[in-house]
Amino acid sequence: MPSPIVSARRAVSWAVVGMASGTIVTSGYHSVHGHTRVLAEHLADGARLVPGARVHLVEIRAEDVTAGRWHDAGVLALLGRSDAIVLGCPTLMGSVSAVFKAFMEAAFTPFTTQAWKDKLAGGFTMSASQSGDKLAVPQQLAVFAAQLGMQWIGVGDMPGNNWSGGDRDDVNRLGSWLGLMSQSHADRGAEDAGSRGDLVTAERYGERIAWLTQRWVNAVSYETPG
Ligand SMILES: Cc1cc2nc3c(=O)[nH]c(=O)nc-3n(C[C@H](O)[C@H](O)[C@H](O)COP(=O)(O)O)c2cc1C
Repeated sequence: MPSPIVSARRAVSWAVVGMASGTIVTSGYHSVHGHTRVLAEHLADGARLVPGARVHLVEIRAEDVTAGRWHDAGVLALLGRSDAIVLGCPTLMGSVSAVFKAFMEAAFTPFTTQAWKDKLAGGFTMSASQSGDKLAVPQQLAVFAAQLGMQWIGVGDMPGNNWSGGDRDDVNRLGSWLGLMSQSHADRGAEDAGSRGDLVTAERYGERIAWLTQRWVNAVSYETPG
């Protein structure tokens, strides 16, 4: 439950957003076995809490990669119309997944034209190990966003599960700020993706990105709740 202070702040912001035009927040994600998809869905749910935000979730699909090249004109057009782009994929061999890398390389055209310049950006990843070298993924995504001229948004939550009373269900239990990190047990299906805390962190990150997009595009007053 949000604190009364947060609720009050939201009520004020809602009034302002009512006068502002909408924003488009799109998350493009790749998932092999569905765990990353669950994270993406919770992130989108959080973004949808923000009035005026039209939220799209698009899957970057292996079927759209031919001879190492990804192409989906519809997805690229949607990203071109978006105010914020949130990028996500599983950590595979300590890196972004191959399919997602093919998608990133397909952004060479908006790179050359800088058509995505000053959109907002964020990123997330899922892996099996607690670390699993997954920091490499938000680093790769943030560099990608920088090359495209986008402005990167990190996670705004303090770390959880870093003290004797900590718990797997804590918010930001993996203590990641560059991007959202989650972990799923390797022997469990997508129905057990992440932890409760990871999914809440995804919702909070999605909401933060959508609010900051309102602030960026419509000059709506917003501060991330503490
Ligand atoms: C080829 C391969 C490489 C992987 N590499 C890593 C890794 O480097 N670090 C890690 O923690 N997990 C690794 N994993 C585990 C996946 O990140 C994990 O299963 C994740 O939940 C998959 O997400 P998805 O269901 O969205 O595809 C790897 C899995 C596969 C199949």
